[in-house]
Amino acid sequence: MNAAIARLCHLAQQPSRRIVGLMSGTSLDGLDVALCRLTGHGAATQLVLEHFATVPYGDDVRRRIRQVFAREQVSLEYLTLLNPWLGRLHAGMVLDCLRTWQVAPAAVDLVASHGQTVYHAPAHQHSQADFAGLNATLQLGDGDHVAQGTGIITVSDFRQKHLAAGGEGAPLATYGDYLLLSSPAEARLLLNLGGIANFTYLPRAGADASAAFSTDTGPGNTLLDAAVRAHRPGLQYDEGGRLARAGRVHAGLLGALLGHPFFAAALPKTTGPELFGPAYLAAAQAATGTTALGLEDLLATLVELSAVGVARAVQQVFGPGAPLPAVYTSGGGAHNPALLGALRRHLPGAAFASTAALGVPPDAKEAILFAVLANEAVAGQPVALGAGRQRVPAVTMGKISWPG
Ligand SMILES: Nc1ncnc2c1ncn2[C@@H]1O[C@H](COP(=O)(O)OP(=O)(O)OP(=O)(O)O)[C@@H](O)[C@H]1O
Ligand SMILES: CC(=O)N[C@H]1[C@@H]2OC[C@@H](O2)[C@@H](O)[C@@H]1O[C@H](C)C(=O)O
Repeated sequence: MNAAIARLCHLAQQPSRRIVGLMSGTSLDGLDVALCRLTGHGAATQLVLEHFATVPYGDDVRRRIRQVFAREQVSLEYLTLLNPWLGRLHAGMVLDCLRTWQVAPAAVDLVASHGQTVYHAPAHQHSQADFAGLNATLQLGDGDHVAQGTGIITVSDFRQKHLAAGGEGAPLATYGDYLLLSSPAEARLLLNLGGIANFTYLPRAGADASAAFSTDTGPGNTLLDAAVRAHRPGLQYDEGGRLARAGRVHAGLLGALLGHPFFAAALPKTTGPELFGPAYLAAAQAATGTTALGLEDLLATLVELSAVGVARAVQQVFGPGAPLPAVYTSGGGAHNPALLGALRRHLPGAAFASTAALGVPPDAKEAILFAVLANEAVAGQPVALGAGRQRVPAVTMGKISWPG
């Protein structure tokens, strides 16, 4: 037997595993690295976050990813080269983190590597007639390169199984949130404010917990960040939402942006910067004569758009004006008071807290998710979620690469 397969069988039978979860999201701010100790699997999963860091991407890394990121037309040669390059980059970043934390690679059982999403193409969003009805998504940073570079067995490319089983390849948060954060005491909304905003609805753990599901709601920070970069070269985002808080919402532009059919589409749904990018904003600005709108007013309007996107999706679940479950926020947008303020206005009556209140640091949540998914891939069973909803397949996810 291949020694790596024997090691994998051994790992799967252990009471606990030490897993490094990796996520680099749509904001391209860096690689999130979460060293986790996972005990058990399935509903019995327990997680201790031993270490966490975001290894920032430098300008050169961002520049390379942006050569292909969310672009319909790219150099195929460039894309091909970026795939192993990112795998090696991520492997090096993992080794750097382990060195800093004084953890030997041999003391880690698995790396769980999401890779870098470069294109997300759910059927409702792409316009390729040859592939009408087909959902697809592409993550780069090949797992073999991560395994070879770290010397650690690597689980990667989680989204393809979800697609193969009828999903849109996202959001995968459903599975990890359900296993880690369901509570018999309360229903919960776990709201992640990344480049794209999404939430997981967790009914009170018990008879109906299988109704848990996740959905994207629209832009989170992606349009805000793009506007800041366009108007203030050198700045990556609106620190503390200061610029947005100095602006006023332009109702006409907001209305035009909200006119996109994505906001009324049935849940669950997914999206990305392929849709919510510069062309979408430019078209709405041209249609409303707001091309010259100042940065502060533009950001105030885009903050409102993100918040209304979340509120509309929440209303689709509970109905307008219905009592809402507790909302727990995570992702970089949870650090933006302008966005949080708008969310509180649009979800009146909801109690807001950070996922830190549940023991999950808000910046680490997505990297932790992939550690949980890798744990399930080697030791777990598919869990049936999303009862009565399409596109929430019961599967375990991830492909396994071993070094040597
Ligand atoms: N202090 C802050 N003030 C305002 N905004 C902030 C702050 N910190 C982070 N952000 C926002 O959060 C973004 C990064 O969020 P995050 O890392 O959650 O995104 P991501 O994981 O890349 O996205 P996704 O979840 O869509 O893949 C930044 O680009 C910025 O817009
Ligand atoms: C295709 C893709 O990478 N989607 C990401 C993105 O970032 C946020 C949102 O859009 C979410 O759908 C997803 O990531 C999280 C981790 C998820 O799958 O749950």
